[in-house]
Amino acid sequence: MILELDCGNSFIKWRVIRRGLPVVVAGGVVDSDEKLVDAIASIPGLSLRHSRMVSVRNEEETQKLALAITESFGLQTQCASSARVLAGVRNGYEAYERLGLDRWLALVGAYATVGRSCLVLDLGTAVTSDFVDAQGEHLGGFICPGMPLMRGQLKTHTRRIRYDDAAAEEAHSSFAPGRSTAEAVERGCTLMLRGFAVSQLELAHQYWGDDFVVFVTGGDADLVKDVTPGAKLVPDLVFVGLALACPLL
Ligand SMILES: Nc1ncnc2c1ncn2[C@@H]1O[C@H](COP(=O)(O)OP(=O)(O)OP(=O)(O)O)[C@@H](O)[C@H]1O
Ligand SMILES: CC(C)(CO)[C@@H](O)C(=O)NCCC(=O)O
Ligand SMILES: [K+]
Repeated sequence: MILELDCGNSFIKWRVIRRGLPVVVAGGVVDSDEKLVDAIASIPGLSLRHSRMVSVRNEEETQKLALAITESFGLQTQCASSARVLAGVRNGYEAYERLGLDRWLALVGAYATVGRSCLVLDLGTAVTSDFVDAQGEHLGGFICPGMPLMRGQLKTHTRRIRYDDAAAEEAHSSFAPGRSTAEAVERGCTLMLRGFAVSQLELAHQYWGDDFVVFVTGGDADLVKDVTPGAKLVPDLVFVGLALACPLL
């Protein structure tokens, strides 16, 4: 079995797959190295043989997590690294090593899946979009704040924007103008994300007409699903790219 880790800015997504089979044996989302180790250790019957990881954290934090995996499970973790070209895709950044590895693996995974022009939207702590054409040229993309950052900035820089998680969740029942702070902020920020998604679709139409595939991933993918009809909702897109970046030796 293979342990796969996607170490984002706020959360660590993990899963265990069977070698050679597209079968997910276990998986989850945690917010610390310790909870990751506990979560994996609590699953009975795992026989981990390999470990691979993509991380957008700094080198020190990434190595600390790899060390925790070695100490707890006796596994060396293969870490994805930047590349100019992978699986038929050419990185569009001038300084290719600066492109976030989560973006890189998601767009490589998307293109490898369909072999056609792709728009990849990833809605996490940050929201990103990336454009890959039918020849596998990455044209670049955009980065903007995601829901957690938009909410956080409003709370940090105002005195009176305060509400609890329960109110936040209830606010998502409609897009009517908010009649409470929670509704006003949650719906306002969601509408910003949806507007961004629509603008990305428009750009893709300008480039490629109707001949492209939209992939949506990340913890907040659901917030844009009804403005991206026909999009492929692929929560584990980064892992598709990770398998290409870190094939088993
Ligand atoms: N099971 C879950 N656990 C944690 N967050 C979740 C979950 N489901 C949805 N979310 C939402 O997903 C968002 C975080 O997205 P995601 O986990 O893709 O990104 P991240 O790891 O924080 O950051 P990055 O963008 O660097 O990957 C949060 O807004 C959170 O509300
Ligand atoms: C944009 C994020 C934070 C999204 O997770 C990540 O891909 C990242 O840290 N990227 C580095 C900057 C860049 O991609 O240009
Ligand atoms: K991500």
